[in-house]
Amino acid sequence: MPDDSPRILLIDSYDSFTYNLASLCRRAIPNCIVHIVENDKISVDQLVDIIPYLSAIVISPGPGSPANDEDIGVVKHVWKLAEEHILPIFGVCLGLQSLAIEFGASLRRLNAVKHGQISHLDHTGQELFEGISNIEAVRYHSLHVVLEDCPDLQCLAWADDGEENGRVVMALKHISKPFWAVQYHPESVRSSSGLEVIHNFWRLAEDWTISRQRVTRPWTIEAENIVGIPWPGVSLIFPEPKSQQFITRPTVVTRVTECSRFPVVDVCEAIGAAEEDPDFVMLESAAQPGRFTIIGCLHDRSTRISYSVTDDKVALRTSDKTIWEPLGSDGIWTWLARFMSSHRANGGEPSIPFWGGLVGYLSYELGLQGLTPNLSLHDSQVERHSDVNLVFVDRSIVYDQLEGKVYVQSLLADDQDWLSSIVSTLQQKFDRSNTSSSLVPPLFENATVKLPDKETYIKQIQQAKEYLFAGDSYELCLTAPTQISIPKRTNEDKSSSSWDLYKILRDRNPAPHSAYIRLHPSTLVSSSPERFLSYSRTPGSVCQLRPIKGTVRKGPGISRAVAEEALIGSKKEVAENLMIVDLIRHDLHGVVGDDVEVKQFCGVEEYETVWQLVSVIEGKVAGEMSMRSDLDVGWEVLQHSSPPGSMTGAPKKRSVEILHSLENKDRGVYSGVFGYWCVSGGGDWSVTIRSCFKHDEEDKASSELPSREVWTLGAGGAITALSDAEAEWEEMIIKVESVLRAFTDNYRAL
Ligand SMILES: C=C(O[C@@H]1C=C(C(=O)O)C=C[C@H]1O)C(=O)O
Ligand SMILES: NC(=O)CC[C@H](N)C(=O)O
Repeated sequence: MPDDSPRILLIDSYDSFTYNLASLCRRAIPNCIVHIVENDKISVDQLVDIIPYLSAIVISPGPGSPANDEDIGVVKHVWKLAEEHILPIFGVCLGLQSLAIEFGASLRRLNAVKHGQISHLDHTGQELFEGISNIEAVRYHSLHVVLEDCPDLQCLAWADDGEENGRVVMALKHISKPFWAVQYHPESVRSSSGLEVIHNFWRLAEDWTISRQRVTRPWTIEAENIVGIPWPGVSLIFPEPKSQQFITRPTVVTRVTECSRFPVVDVCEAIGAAEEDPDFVMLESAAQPGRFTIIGCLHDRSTRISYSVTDDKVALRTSDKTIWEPLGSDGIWTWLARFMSSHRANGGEPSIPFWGGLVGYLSYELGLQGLTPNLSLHDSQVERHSDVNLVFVDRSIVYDQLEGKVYVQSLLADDQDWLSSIVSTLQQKFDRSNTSSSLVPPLFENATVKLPDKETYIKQIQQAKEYLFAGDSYELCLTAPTQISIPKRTNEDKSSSSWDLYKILRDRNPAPHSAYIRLHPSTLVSSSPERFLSYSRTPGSVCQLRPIKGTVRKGPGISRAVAEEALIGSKKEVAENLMIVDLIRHDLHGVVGDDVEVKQFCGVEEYETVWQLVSVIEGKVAGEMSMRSDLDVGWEVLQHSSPPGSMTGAPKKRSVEILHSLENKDRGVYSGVFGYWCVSGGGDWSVTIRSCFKHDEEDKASSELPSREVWTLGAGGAITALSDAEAEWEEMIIKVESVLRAFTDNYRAL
């Protein structure tokens, strides 16, 4: 970087769009270097110390109000810096509101809040808008400013909200100081001319700098100590443990067989799925657009890895022993990265994504731990179930339904006998069609269902909306647990009720991300439609996220065209989806840097019981870094994007805090992710929705229902300012029913 590269300080108010703004600045301002610092991590004195090194400051959007010191932090002081410290500043949304109120404008709530909605702007064609004709502006705000008796400020753009809000200020400038700001989000993927607006800001900033003959100081280590290294940084590297670098990696040995029909259930039962005792894992593509089905062939030496967020150690368990390893200061994510780095393997079939590796789930609270470490969990008093529950799969079967091929694989040395015996078992299963075990079991008798309390849920929706009206969040994914109890099998009966449940679920609600994960004491049965994150193997890993937002129940008369009208034609549904797309772009940018692209915006996809609105976002690390095979980009993205944005809302941090206080219960396995991380470096994780889970101990502990097993089925939906409480309750129930149909047809709510 040349020494005269402009340095920009981006002050972040804990928004979920900040990295989108940082990336836009990097593209709009030639050679610029962006440092990002949170608004409560730098004092006014430190700000004054750093200013001589900076060319400009950019103020991010954010939750809350600029009138609230805790929400705005140091930002409120930047507008009132002494004359000799002044420098060009560009504010976005909360940033505009802060500028406005510091110079006398009043701050009001919008009558009709605008979250993820697109407005056409009227503007002066000057300053920020020079050379730009039409602007489509994405808005995420509940508050707005009114310029009365504030002669220092001049309005540059408006949105005409008609009867809803009248004319709303969309951009302004200070008449004598180099301060400009916009109320809308130029960094949103659906805003037009974002680059040009920032470019114009930069032109204005440079003009002002020249007219003042302001010069910036060359960067120093002291300056870096205040605001840290520039973004994107190099936090990505998990170096391989030294001792491993020279060790030859194991080679995956694979046997390939063709088969036109793969009897998943029979194959699983042949390797132990039907008995309750042994652990068992399977990730099944039970519906389009899924392609691969992955079956773990576990054995006595398979290593189980579990960890709870209230612990400082990780458990490694095989059938005969458990070892506890202290995590020290590294934390579980780095520990797992090291584990995988020392289990890398070569030589698998390039055309299949899984050669062996970790399979299992990560809870919602594991994601919270990184995002809001100080949040005290609701269930922290009781002994927590594992937040990380994984098994290292070194023998596996992968079925590629597109190519009609089955791959039997082993990472173990000298494992030919096992490979041969499994191949011959499979051959027998392929030859015999329609065995009795592939019949779908009958539904459970006497299933009792405890739905969430409707009144409470409706009240929570109203409370959520109050936060949305106040500007604390733009969208909140509210959820609630349903509990189902079914008769427990006797001790003599070794058959697995959860496997029966899975067989019914895959028949009644087949899904691209179906899964059966029995890692005692916890079992997860899933029919998830939603991929969270997949990453191709290193080097050159590409990360793909596929958020779903927008749901329509299938039924008579609901053709694709009708569903499209109800989804793409709905301002509310598109707004919900857009918000998550922008949030996910931010999450991805935060790890990979600039190279993030929306590949599909709001596509309508068909599932067994619902139509869904789905977007696809991809990102990768650019340049030389991308060629490093020790760079676990996908794992970093998973860590920094958990819990999935479609399960939280935006801005993520404030939204999860609000949800935590509203829901009054930990989500546990629900709302987290399940999937795999392959020994080749690739991975695929789905969102744990349309799923249910149980913990063995709870059956034992439950004195009221000693002979019953209890399943928890979480469900919810995104609450926005436009939400109708009854409709949201209905949507949550539709999602509950998609899984409930595996237990019972006629549930009687308790
Ligand atoms: C919260 C759930 O689903 C999430 C919310 C959706 C929505 O609001 O439309 C859609 C898919 C999921 O991201 C759930 O299934 O429980
Ligand atoms: N996106 C934003 O910065 C929003 C600002 C403020 N919290 C509002 O809702 O109006």
